[in-house]
Amino acid sequence: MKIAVSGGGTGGHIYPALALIREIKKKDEKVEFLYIGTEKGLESKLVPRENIPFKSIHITGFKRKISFENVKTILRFLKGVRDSKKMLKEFKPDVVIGTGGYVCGPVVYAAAKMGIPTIVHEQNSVPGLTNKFLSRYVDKIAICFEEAREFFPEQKVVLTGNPRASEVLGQDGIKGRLSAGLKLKIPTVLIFGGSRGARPINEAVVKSLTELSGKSYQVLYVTGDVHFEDVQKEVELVGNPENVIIKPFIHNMPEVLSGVDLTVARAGATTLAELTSLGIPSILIPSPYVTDNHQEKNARALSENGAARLLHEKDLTGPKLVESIDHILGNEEKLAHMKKAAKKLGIPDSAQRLYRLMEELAKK
Ligand SMILES: CC(=O)N[C@H]1[C@@H](OP(=O)(O)OP(=O)(O)OC[C@H]2O[C@@H](n3ccc(=O)[nH]c3=O)[C@H](O)[C@@H]2O)O[C@H](CO)[C@@H](O)[C@@H]1O
Repeated sequence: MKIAVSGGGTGGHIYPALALIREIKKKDEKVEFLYIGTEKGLESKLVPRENIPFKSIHITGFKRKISFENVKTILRFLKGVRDSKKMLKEFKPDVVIGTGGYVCGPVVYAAAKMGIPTIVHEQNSVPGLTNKFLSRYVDKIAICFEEAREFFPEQKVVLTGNPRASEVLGQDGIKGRLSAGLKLKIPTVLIFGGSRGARPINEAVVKSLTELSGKSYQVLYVTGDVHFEDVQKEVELVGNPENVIIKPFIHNMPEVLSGVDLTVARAGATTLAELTSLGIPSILIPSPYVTDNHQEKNARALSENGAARLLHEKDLTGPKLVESIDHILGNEEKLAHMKKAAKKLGIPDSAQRLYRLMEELAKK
């Protein structure tokens, strides 16, 4: 079988695609892949590193208000469709899957117009512009939250979950802790703001460093690559407590996540799939800057089921952050309850579900 994959921009759209590819490779090493992304997106770095053939098209996202830029975007879209058609004609895939981000638009649209079976994977509880547009043309729409169903034609929707949920399972949490320089025997909190880090979370953490020192737990705090230097400068002024380890980015997140007791994070859909699959309690600070406030809706799917505590960015301060962590870690019963509730929401066989769907479509 030959599979073309497209998805990009941020980690939340790329990691599910990579997890799916890895899972399929494990099952059948004869399957061939072509990944179509953009040069600008994180995918141009992450995909070739995995030895997956990578080709790029040039495309930008639509602005949500009337703007001349959108005329240019339409022209780029049409060129993207033409370029994608060429790539697909040459590669001859049996199925094409888009995992989100605007690069999928022209690729999946071109495939559907060529009569190739197509799937889009929607990670969020509220779909983005590209997937809403593509939903008219594709054969199947794989969703991760039941809440997303109502936005798409019912007969096309299949609940598969996010392939990262499968990938994070069965990892060695001890190895994860050691690789990050963490101690083995004390409770551990991981703080990170999505694949690129989040300035408001960084500001709150820096303000809470003094209070965090001397706590009976340790903290692994991931700033995001682009924020690391700025955070370092501020940390130098207040001092870095012994029980707080600061990193710019974590490359072995599945292992590291397997070794933590509580997570403080944004509410990106892929992060949430990982947390629920592993049954990790969380404090979620949804980004208010995303389309249709989808992160808050993602977060509510967890908080309303007891798997997470919601903390709005407008209420986020250093003391509030520490108080929220203490509140959960200081109550073993609560922690155990949240763990169970998180695990109940996970879809651990998600990669397998998605692959099955692709095989069925390819056969047709
Ligand atoms: C600002 C924005 O538009 N964010 C969107 C983006 O988030 P973003 O790209 O931040 O994606 P997610 O939070 O969903 O996933 C982040 C991924 O990066 C990994 N990771 C993160 C930090 C790190 O140091 N190492 C690492 O490997 C996480 O384990 C996870 O696999 O895509 C998500 C999935 O569609 C959306 O729900 C988010 O709203």
